[in-house]
Amino acid sequence: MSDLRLPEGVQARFGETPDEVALNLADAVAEFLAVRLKQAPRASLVVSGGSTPLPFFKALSDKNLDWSRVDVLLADERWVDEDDPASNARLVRGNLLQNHAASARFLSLKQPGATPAEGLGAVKAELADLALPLDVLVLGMGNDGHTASLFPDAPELAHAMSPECQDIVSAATPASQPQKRITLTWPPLRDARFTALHLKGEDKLDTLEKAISDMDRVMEMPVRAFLKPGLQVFWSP
Ligand SMILES: O=C1O[C@H](COP(=O)(O)O)[C@@H](O)[C@H](O)[C@H]1O
Repeated sequence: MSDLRLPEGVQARFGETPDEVALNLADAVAEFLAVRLKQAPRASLVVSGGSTPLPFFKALSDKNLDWSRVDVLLADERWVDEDDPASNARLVRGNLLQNHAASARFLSLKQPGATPAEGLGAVKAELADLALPLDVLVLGMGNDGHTASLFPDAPELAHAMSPECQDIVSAATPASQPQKRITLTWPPLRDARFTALHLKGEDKLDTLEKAISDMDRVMEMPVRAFLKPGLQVFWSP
């Protein structure tokens, strides 16, 4: 592991194995959700797709919470049907919305429409009664510095990353990606009450180090925007 210096106020929750870190993250998320469920009628949980979150999803699904009052959604989604192996919703349904968590309400970012731009209105309608600020946000990161589907090469990035963006979701059509995508935008992601960045592998640590080395160039590595006080970074080899 490199001698990584995180920005001030960013907390390292590093562990020896992916399972250990997944359990620690599940504990932290469940604890936060339990507090919010005492304070509010509903709580929200935003998760990410990809390969990293699988053991976290399984651990969290076993937590004994009043899941019937939890709204679960993705930070981003590929614009594919749920029977497509690339669907993040499929991953969440099969691994997180199980056991105790089976009674959570899932709000899908994939709605009818040939493209995310076409389906945007339907996605906004799906999220219309979601309470803001979001409670828990668990992000991942790609080695190009994207998080959610805030890709450096997405033509929609300036809109989605604008602090004044009025839309909760944006289409994302980066040339680097095989599928068109939909993503939550910067304002709702920025304002989440609890944010974790969940990473696995030395390559992700190298990417994080690169991001930290030049924090001003946010549009080149959008994950930089999230490296702010309060963030907890969960990492394992
Ligand atoms: O494309 C995506 O990748 C990242 C990271 O994925 P991983 O396989 O390296 O864990 C993920 O955070 C993002 O939500 C997803 O759409």
